[in-house]
Amino acid sequence: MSDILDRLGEVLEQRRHADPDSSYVASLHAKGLNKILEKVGEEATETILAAKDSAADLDENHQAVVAETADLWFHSLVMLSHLGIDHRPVLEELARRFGISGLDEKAARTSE
Ligand SMILES: N=c1c2ncn([C@@H]3O[C@H](COP(=O)(O)OP(=O)(O)OP(=O)(O)O)[C@@H](O)[C@H]3O)c2ncn1[C@@H]1O[C@H](COP(=O)(O)O)[C@@H](O)[C@H]1O
Repeated sequence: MSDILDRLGEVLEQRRHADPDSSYVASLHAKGLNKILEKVGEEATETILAAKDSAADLDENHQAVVAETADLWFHSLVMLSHLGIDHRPVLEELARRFGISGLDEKAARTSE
């Protein structure tokens, strides 16, 4: 499953110069960065609302929050692609942080 990001990354790269009439991703690129950022914001809001429903047991199977998080991640990948940024540095950044306590990292930052 983890290679889906790499496979999706390849498709997104191809879509940067594809026909907007035949590709949703290409249509986002054609509309520009502001439209892509609007979608990221919209999907973030929808994720928050779905998470609230899940927490209130209104969505027992968490289907909506899973689907909305996928929409948010997908549109974030389109944003990176539009800026010419590969998704792999993001994965590398998460790998670099792996095992470093957020509390320790914050304490090191504030003592600088
Ligand atoms: N993973 C996704 C994916 N997730 C969500 N979406 C689309 O994202 C859109 C967002 O949903 P909304 O309800 O907000 O959309 P909407 O109301 O139609 O959009 P707006 O009019 O508000 O812009 C929907 O059209 C979804 O189909 C995706 N579209 C594409 N992909 C992947 O990207 C690949 C390339 O897609 P195309 O560029 O369309 O070929 C696909 O093969 C998939 O792997």
